[in-house]
Amino acid sequence: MQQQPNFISNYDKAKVLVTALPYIQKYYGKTIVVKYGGNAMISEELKDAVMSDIVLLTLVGIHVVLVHGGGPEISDTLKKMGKESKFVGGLRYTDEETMEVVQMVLAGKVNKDLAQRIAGHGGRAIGLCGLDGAMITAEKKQGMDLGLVGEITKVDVSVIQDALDKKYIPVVATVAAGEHGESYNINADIAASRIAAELKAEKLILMTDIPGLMRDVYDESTLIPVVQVSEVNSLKRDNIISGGMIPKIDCCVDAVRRGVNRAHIIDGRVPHSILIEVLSDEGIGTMFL
Ligand SMILES: Nc1ncnc2c1ncn2[C@@H]1O[C@H](COP(=O)(O)OP(=O)(O)O)[C@@H](O)[C@H]1O
Ligand SMILES: CC(=O)N[C@@H](CCC(=O)OP(=O)(O)O)C(=O)O
Repeated sequence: MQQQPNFISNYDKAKVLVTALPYIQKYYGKTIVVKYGGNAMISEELKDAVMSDIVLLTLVGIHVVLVHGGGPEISDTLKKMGKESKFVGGLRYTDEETMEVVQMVLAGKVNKDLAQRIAGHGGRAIGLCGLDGAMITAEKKQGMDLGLVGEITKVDVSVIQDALDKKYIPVVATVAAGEHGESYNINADIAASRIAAELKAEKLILMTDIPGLMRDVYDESTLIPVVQVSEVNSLKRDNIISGGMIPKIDCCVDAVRRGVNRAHIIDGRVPHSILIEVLSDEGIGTMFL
C-alpha cells in the first residue's frame, strides 16, 4: 500500500505523548496566564484551535487563565459608527463613547464568544471582566491625555482563584473599575501581566500576530529567541520596538520582575502554538527571563 505523505504511525503519536510527559509533570498544578490578542484571532478555525489547546492543558492539570484583547473588533465597531480609532504608543485614545464600545465589545461580544468556544470543546469557562468581584481597579492614566485609558491601581485575583478552585477556566476581559463608578479601558497585555504577577503564575504567554520580538519587523530570520530583562532598555534605545510591541515588551519585563518565572511572546497564527510552547522541547517565539 502506498504511504500517505503525512502519515503518522501510532508509535509516533505515542512518542509525542511521551515527550510531553515531563512538561505535564513540570506544570501540573501550576498557573499559566495566556493573553490572546485581537490580531491573532484571525480565523474561526484558529480561535477554535487555541480554545481546544486551553481545554487540553486544563485537562492535564494545568490552571489556565485566559485574558483576551479584541482591539481589531473594537476598531471595526467604531468604524461602523463612523468613528476612526486613534492609538498613541500602542494605546487607544478612549473618549466616553469609545469606552462604551470597548466595554460592549470586550466584556460582551468577545468574552462570551471565547467562553462559548471553550464550552464547545468540553471545557468549563466562566466569562469575567475587571469589574467583576472588583478584580481590576484603575485610575486615569497620567502623562499624555488618553481619555478613559486606565492605569491599574489594584488587582484582586480572588474571583479568578475561586473560579480555578472550582475547575473553571476564567476568561477575562480587561475593563477596569474606577473609584467613582466609571469604567477604564486597559490594554489586555498590561492586564494579563498584572494578573499573572498577582497569581504568582509560572508563565505568561502573550499570543500575537508576529513570530516574536524581531530586530527587523519585516524579516522573520531576525527573531530574538531569548531576551534577558536587563537587555530590554538597550533594545528600546535601538528603536527596534514600536506600536503594539511596546506595551508587550514592558509587560513581559514587568511580569518577570514581579516574580513570574517566564514570559513569552508567541505567534498565535501558528496552529497549536501554545501546546508547542508548553508541552514540547521546541522553543517558539521570544522568551523573557
Ligand atoms: N521589533 C518588533 N518585533 C515584532 N513586532 C513589532 C516590532 N515592532 C513593532 N512591532 C509590531 O507589533 C505588533 C504586535 O502588537 P499588536 O498589533 O498590538 O498585537 P495584538 O493585537 O496581538 O496585541 C506586530 O504586528 C508588529 O507590527
Ligand atoms: C488602552 C487600550 O489600548 N486598550 C485596548 C484593549 C483591547 C486590547 O488590548 O486588544 P488587543 O490585545 O487585541 O490589542 C483597545 O482599546 O484596543
